[in-house]
Amino acid sequence: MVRAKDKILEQIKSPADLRKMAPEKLSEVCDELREYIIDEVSANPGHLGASLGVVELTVALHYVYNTPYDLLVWDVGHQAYGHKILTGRRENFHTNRKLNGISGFPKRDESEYDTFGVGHSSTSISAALGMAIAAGLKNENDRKIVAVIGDGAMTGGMAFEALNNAGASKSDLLVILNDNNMAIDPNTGVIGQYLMNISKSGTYNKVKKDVWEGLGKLDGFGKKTRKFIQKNQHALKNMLLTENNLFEAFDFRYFGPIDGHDLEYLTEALNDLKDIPGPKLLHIVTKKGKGFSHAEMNQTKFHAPGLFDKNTGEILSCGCQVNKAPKFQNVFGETLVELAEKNEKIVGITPAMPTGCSMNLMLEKMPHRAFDVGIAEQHAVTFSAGLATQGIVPFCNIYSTFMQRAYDQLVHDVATQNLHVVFCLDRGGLVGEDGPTHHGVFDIAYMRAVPNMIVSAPMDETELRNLMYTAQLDEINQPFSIRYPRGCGIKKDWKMPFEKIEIGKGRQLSEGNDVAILTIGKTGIHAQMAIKSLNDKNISAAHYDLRFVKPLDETMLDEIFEKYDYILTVEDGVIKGGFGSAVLEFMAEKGYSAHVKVLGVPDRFIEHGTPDQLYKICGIDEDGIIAAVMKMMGR
Ligand SMILES: Cc1ncc(C[n+]2csc(CCOP(=O)(O)OP(=O)(O)O)c2C)c(N)n1
Ligand SMILES: CC(=O)[C@@H](O)[C@H](O)COP(=O)(O)O
Ligand SMILES: [Mg+2]
Repeated sequence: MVRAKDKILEQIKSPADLRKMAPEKLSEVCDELREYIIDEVSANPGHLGASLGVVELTVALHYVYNTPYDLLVWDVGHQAYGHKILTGRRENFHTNRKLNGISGFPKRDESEYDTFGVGHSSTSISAALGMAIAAGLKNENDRKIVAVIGDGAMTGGMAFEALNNAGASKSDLLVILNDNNMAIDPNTGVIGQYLMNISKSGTYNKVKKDVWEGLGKLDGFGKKTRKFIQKNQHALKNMLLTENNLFEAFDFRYFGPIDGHDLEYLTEALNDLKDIPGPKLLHIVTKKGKGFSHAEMNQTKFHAPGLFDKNTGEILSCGCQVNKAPKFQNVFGETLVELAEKNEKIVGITPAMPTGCSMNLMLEKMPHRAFDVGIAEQHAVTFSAGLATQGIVPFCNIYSTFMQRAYDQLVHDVATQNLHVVFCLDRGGLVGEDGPTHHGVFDIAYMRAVPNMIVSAPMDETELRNLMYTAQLDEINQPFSIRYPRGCGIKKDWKMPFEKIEIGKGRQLSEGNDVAILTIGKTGIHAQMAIKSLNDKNISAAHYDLRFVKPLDETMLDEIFEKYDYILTVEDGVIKGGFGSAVLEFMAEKGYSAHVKVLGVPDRFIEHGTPDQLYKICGIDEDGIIAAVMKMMGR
């Protein structure tokens, strides 16, 4: 899109153009960049607040560093819109997150400036350290490596594993800690408080001033003096500090905190830091949503607001809410509170997604029984395991894709000890515009591989509610997983009295003679639509919603294999090892023969697009089911 108001942005086809500009021009670049992001994201939804908060940092980094030779690694990548716009993707930015458009996250095959593919948090320091070590091995000693990580991502254990390794390695690496005191929701735990304390500490600020002023004067010194001061800077800091610095303890040189919106200071600091060897951390303080008052005031909502009116800040609700069907996450959130009111053993755990999964409802109502543990999926699972050993019933809600982080904890800490933890996997299936890093398509396969685990997926809101009710009953004494999709369901009247669901019991939703369609989860809705159309084509299809992938309803499957020659399975998860595989294994074990077709997510990564577009690509929408049945039956 060419816009008259992008006078300066127009001239920046790549960071090399930016670097030709006079320093005085940079604040204009920031203004235009900010406006561009707001304009575009208001019309084409995506992540907003994080990118607005790092506009100055983004400009300063590409100005000071020789990208793409120097390597910038963004953590999570939801803050990289400015980076994309400055690195040759401005004209394509209107395709952000759309099918065949650019990705909402840095992606290696999209641009040479995207050094590392991201989406999940807390990976940047590890990846950057790998790059720094590689640069050393390849004798590229002039290459600079910078990781940008948020205060939220810093709560992830992996970031600390990386600091530990990087400090010891003495590699030349700069970590920029972008501290806005927010994750999606307010950041939790002591790290946020610690960073706040440093920012306010008089001692630190004095040290900072002394060190920066010392460095500022270095230009005037000869090389020897410069080296001496740099070498002794660490000692100088230690001498002045009356308190320990966490990052210094990891053998990083700590600089900051500095105002991350002060462009001049930021560029100066980055330039200075280029000359300082070894692992170093620059702590910058920014405001999430900077420059758009609505986003500054309501940082959680404007993390990824959906469509909004850029003039009034009004967030326009999604279509399904207009139709009054609830989001699955809200069914979870409301039901959890209802159950917890009845069963005092229930607690809720979320790793930094209270608003995303609607556990904020329980956090508000029962703050002592709901825990936001930070971006710490592994900890969330083992913490739940610990609670379960003491007779507490934890509802541990983790997005399907982020649960991948905690697989060993699931196996080793929960399942081997057969602990009664209820896993609620939100965003199961194809999530849409966030793309391959976020699709929750592996959980059916990875959950069913784990002994002791009950694996279930509701087709609609009432089923979710009843599965949650069933999962917390005293008679359950093993781990229980319930996965459900992103977005809205179909039932306005979902809040029915609780009903227990028999474990491993499927349900037949429609009768038919020619073919049996077996579904799990939301794909049952697609099947119901397909069955109506198949009827019009004189194909009579029965529909079975299995509800459980493990244990499978073997009685129901016996009946199905005895009655039907044509059987179709449908799931919104990977076909390798998922629900269809379970049905095929059953068939082989029992010695049945039938034409079985497995529909699901094929064995490749599915890109971003709307969920409906992606269902079509995978052949698991209404049309895909119809086509598969017709083909199977030779019609
Ligand atoms: C492993 C993992 N868990 C959860 C998320 C969801 N998530 C995306 S951004 C975010 C908050 C990140 O906070 P921070 O790093 O401080 O960045 P900010 O948005 O404040 O710029 C969370 C929890 C994720 N991307 N990856
Ligand atoms: C970047 C990230 O991981 C989150 O912001 C994620 O995009 C949230 O997804 P939902 O919009 O489904 O909550
Ligand atoms: Mg933050």
